[in-house]
Amino acid sequence: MKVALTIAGSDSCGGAGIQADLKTFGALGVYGMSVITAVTAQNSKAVLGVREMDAAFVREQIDCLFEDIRIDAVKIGMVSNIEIIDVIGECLKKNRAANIVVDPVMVSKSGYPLLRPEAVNELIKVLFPLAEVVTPNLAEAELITGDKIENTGQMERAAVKIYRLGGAKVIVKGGHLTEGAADVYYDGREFRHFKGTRIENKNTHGTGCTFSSAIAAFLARGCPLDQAVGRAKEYVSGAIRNSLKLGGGTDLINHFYHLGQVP
Ligand SMILES: Nc1ncnc2c1ncn2[C@@H]1O[C@H](COP(=O)(O)OP(=O)(O)OP(=O)(O)O)[C@@H](O)[C@H]1O
Ligand SMILES: Cc1ncc(CO)c(N)n1
Repeated sequence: MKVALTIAGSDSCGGAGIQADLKTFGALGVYGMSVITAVTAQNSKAVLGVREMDAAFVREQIDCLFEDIRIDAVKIGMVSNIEIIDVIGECLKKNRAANIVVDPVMVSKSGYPLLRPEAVNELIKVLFPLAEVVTPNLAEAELITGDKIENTGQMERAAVKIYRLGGAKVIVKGGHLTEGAADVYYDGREFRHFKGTRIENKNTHGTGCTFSSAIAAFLARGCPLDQAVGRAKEYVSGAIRNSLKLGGGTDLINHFYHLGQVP
């Protein structure tokens, strides 16, 4: 069986973060493992608090896995601070990790910071060069490039700028902008536009985490990156369409709708 590892934060309500990643890996037939960088107290309405893990213990978590198990892909989500970023960078290099997907998580949907502001440059400098692909949403792409993004042309320009920062391929996610929820992909030579159907009236929590971990799962299964992106987009669309209104805030993404009702 193929194996994927997520290095990310815990979301107590199970919509985003580590929990979304492990559900995605399982639903896509890949064995999932996790390294936790931070624990959030979070529900469908808000993030109420964050406790960061000690960076040395993040190292211990990563090293013990690579020492024991072959890992086919790695997804990186919330990394929180400079020390944790540096440890992740060192460990992935030392262990020659491949198929790395970096989701540069910065702020939660409810507006709570998940990355310390002083760590943004470190994330770009240390983790982007190790990545096969980076998957910023519009707000993250704006923060990384310093440019406003309001249309597809500006998404393309941002993708080129981000590609040049570390040589990783780029997907700028347009879920919040365009009617077709189109994402712009740039591989250093050409663009591709991954169109979906924008699902209206859904404000879903965990879409970005699910998308990036689905890409990692398909890479682990041996798909070429452009196919992995297309299939991940289909997967996240189904999970948004079937998302669940369990609390008083956002819908929560649903990975297992196709399994039907448990008797
Ligand atoms: N309403 C929607 N309908 C269809 N696709 C969507 C919708 N919202 C987002 N997507 C798609 O979901 C994927 C994740 O993108 P999104 O921009 O939501 O990530 P994000 O902002 O990082 O999410 P989060 O911070 O909640 O984890 C992209 O492929 C995007 O196009
Ligand atoms: C732990 C965690 N990671 C990522 C996100 C992205 O929205 C979130 N809300 N929580």
